[in-house]
Amino acid sequence: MVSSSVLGFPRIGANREVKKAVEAYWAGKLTADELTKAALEVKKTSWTSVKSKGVDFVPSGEFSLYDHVLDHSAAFNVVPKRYVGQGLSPLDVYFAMGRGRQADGVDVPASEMKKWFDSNYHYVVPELSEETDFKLLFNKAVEEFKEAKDAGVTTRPVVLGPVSFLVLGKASKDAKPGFQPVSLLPKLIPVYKNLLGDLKAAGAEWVQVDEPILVQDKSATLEKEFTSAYEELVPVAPKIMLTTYFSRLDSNLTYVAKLPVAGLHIDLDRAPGQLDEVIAAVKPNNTVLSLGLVSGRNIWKTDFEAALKLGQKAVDALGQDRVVVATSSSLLHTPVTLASENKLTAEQKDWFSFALEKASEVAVLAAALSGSTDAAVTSALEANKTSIAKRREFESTSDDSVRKRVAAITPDMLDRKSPFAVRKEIQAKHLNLPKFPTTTIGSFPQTKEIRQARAKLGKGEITKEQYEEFIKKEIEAVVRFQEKVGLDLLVHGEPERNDMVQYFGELLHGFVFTQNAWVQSYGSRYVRPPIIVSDVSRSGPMTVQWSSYAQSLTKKPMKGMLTGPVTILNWSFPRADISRELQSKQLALALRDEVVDLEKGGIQAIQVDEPAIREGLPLRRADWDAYLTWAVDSFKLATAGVTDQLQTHSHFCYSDFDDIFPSIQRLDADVISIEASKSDMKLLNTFKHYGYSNQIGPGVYDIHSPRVPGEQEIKDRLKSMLDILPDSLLFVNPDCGLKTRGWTETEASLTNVVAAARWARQNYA
Ligand code: MET
Ligand SMILES: [Zn+2]
Repeated sequence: MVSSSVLGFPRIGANREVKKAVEAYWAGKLTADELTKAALEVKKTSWTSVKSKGVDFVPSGEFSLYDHVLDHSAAFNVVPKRYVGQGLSPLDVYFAMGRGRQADGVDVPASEMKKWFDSNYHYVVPELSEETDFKLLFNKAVEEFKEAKDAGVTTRPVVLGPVSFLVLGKASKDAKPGFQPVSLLPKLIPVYKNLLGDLKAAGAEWVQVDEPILVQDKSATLEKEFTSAYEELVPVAPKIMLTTYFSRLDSNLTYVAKLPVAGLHIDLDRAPGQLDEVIAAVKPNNTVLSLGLVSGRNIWKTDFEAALKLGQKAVDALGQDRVVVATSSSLLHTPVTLASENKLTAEQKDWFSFALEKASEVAVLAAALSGSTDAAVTSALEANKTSIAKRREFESTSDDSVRKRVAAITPDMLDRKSPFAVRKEIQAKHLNLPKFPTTTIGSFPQTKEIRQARAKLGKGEITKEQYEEFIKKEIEAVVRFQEKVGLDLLVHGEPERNDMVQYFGELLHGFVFTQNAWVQSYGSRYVRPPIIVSDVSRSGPMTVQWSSYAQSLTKKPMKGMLTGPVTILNWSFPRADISRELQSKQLALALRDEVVDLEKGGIQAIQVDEPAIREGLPLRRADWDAYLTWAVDSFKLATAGVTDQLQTHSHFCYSDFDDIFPSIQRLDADVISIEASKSDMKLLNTFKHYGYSNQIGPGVYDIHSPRVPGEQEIKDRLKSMLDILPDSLLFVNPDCGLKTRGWTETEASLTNVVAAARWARQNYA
């Protein structure tokens, strides 16, 4: 029989119970025991509901109160010194590592967070050094295996593999130069032996060991590490399902197929092309092959016919007992259930499949591949056929005008009329900005009042006119504030935006919004990505009224503010029937019209934010060029429709941009602003290495904390920038938008920014 499995379930609860409980605990409104109980309820619901769908391998142990990588660090005693000896309980140390802690005389910053592969999920980076003293402080995998058993569900526990754990980590500050975290593998293996041995003793038959770094180029050199690790672990562990996801094994397959593990999982959603090779490689070893046929990264119903074709191939080659149908990755990246959506139309609901529905899908596919003639299975297959046919029909009724417009894009549409050097002169005359112009990244504090007004509008408690009046007052206050502080290039403050992607999605054709489709981004922060369902177009100006109004209030130049095509795409659930490139170009054309309209509306500088351009980068370097080409082209398409005198800006934050910096140069924005103060020297080295010829504003202070940067500190940052960048190119601005900040600290901080810029004008004349 072919069996079915889910690699991981969302840990947030269908009604965001975990967020609520965790935040209540932080606020002192819930005890640790109560938090544990609330978490257990969510876990039990997940186990029993996944099982009730007929799934054979139900995951456990992947639940987390904050982050699963942090769970491993805490369990392995990978706790940086700054969190130790502060009198905190283990649970509070755990949360302090995740989010920092500033209370009762304890003041420790959070650990670094990084994006989990190419997803929008962030993990807490383990800090490692020669001194790291691995110990198994507790065994969460065993505890949750037992909890699930008590709840009547026998699970397949999930553990992050030792090699990925180390490679995802970083050298701590006290590590010796050149220290490589993966060198700690021999010290870490005994801990994994304990962990996995205990699981076996507790009665686990299988364990899922995730080694996602096997889909990245850097693992090509890790054959020795993988081989020695798994040769040691296999004899003491339950049967190991070695799990890879998000891309393909490529050349690693040669050594992975030789590891003595009992099963191998591959992602056939992202990398269906690897199936034949993998089948051939595992065939002689008796390895069970787990096929990731149901996407863990998207929300579309699985096309059963296509999935069964792939599945049948594996069954024909290996036999039913050696095949598992699985989700491609953990379902952590999908919302919990469609059952919570009351506002989608019946037609729309029929297109989608969230985590719980995906659990059913793997069960049905496995049954079908086992040759089941069960009436429930047959009717599920029939129903899927109908749904997919309807969806295809909807897709084929595409918006021809949009498709034609994309097909008619010509290379000249991507370029500004004149090169930067010419534009710079024209813009200087036109905008008349001083040297070291000061500006901000767009948003100003999103106060309670703003959120309340938006909520009231949503509930119909105020009219659209009343809401717009309110927003206008906010804009006016933001303009007056900037004039008072003395900034040079102003913004309207974005008070009308609930979110930088959702706002545009709601105004564009082609998007659908959910009520409850939350997905964890990090810790207790969840996002609700819009879903792109059809061709994207603009029905009319989206931001012009606000920007023009703001400009009408002041003599200083006003910067228009848009979210870029690649960021809108990367922070939405994209369509699966057409390429991301095509969707990005459709978005770009819609934004191009907006940019042109803004210029017509009297705006002289426009910023198109692309903070998410880095995270869409494919995991395999061989795929980078293709992505970067269309991503850069999309930005250029969106911004190049204006005259030379319009100054285009773009903004980047949240990631390391080092390795894609040449592409950022190719965007040919007149000015870029980039988060820099958190990693000062690193970014400056990048400029040194690649050079940069357009104008640039490396952030002069971190906006993620309420701390006010001193004037001297900002001057120091400017000085180190000026060591590397020509003074004629430098803009002065914060790291990112100020929406999460309060007014008091914003005023103090920006006052210091303006003072530092004035100082620079005097000293670098
Ligand atoms: C995550 S980047 C945010 C840019 C946006 N313009 C803002 O200021 O909030
Ligand atoms: Zn930003």
